[in-house]
Amino acid sequence: MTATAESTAVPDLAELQQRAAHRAAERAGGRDRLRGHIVCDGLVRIFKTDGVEVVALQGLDLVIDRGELVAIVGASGSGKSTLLNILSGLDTPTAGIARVADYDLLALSNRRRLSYRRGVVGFVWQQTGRNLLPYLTARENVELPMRLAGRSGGRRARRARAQELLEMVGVGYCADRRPGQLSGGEQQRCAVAVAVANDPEVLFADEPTGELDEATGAEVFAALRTINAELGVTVVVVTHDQAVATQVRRTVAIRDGRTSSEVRRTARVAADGSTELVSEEYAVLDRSGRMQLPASFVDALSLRDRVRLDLEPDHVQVRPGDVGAGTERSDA
Ligand SMILES: Nc1ncnc2c1ncn2[C@@H]1O[C@H](COP(=O)(O)OP(=O)(O)OP(=O)(O)O)[C@@H](O)[C@H]1O
Repeated sequence: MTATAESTAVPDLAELQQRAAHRAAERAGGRDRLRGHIVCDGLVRIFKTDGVEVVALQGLDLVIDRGELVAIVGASGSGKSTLLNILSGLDTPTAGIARVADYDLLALSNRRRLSYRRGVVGFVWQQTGRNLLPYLTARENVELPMRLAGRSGGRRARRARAQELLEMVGVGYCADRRPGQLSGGEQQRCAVAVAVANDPEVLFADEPTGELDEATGAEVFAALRTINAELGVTVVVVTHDQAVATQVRRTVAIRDGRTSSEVRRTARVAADGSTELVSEEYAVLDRSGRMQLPASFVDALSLRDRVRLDLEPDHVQVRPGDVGAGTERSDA
């Protein structure tokens, strides 16, 4: 290329910015990747107490599409509550992108935060006492948020909707009972109805089955699946319980403040024509190409400090760094 051709080809700043944005979007997996209903990108939350910094979220990436039902699982201290507090508008991240339904959670004015918390998101908490008022019946509990929001249609319409929602989550028969007269599972299903009374776009549930046995917990998940399917609400369940993967189509695991792996369950038609659900586990690759190897892989090959990587036509090999080629290896 000649000097003249070079000088005429120099792009202006706007074009450079456009190209950079295009490349960043491509690196992130295409423009649509940052267009989810819930988007976290390089999300960081640092807590400072007595001069000590704790990095609770260290560049977490997560995209959840509108209408998905996703479980986020992680051990104690992995950053689940920190993430949920940010997504529910209770806490503000230190850096990165956190967006829900086009609300930028890093730059919310107090007024927008209030409208976000009142109108865009609904919550189900682990402690049943936090979800329901003890002196109201189940139906009155569901009617209350509608009354507070000044939902139009009058008392009769609110009552009918409350009954309909309770039926939808399978506890219509509890409508006239107070929380004290309900089992833990029934209370949590009522809590789901309360949380969606004002048509939120997203429902967050924090360990909603934490105080329940397995069978009752499964009923609460069934209620969440029904709400997700019938009302199209995006549902995000946060839990430490790995077994939850059997209850949802997509499970995202968090480790050390980052998304580390995902399990997706898909329906497949077996050889005999029956439909079976198949679980597949994926490691999550962040925008910079970083990923976490599953702890079991690291243990199995005693991987430490550094590993050897080799690019093959259709996969990447990961081998212990201290041995030569041809020894036992794991493929990533
Ligand atoms: N307000 C805070 N001040 C200081 N450190 C905090 C604060 N909140 C959380 N942390 C720290 O951040 C990290 C992540 O905590 P977080 O509560 O999000 O984890 P978690 O996965 O929800 O755990 P658990 O299941 O036990 O609730 C932990 O190391 C925790 O000690």
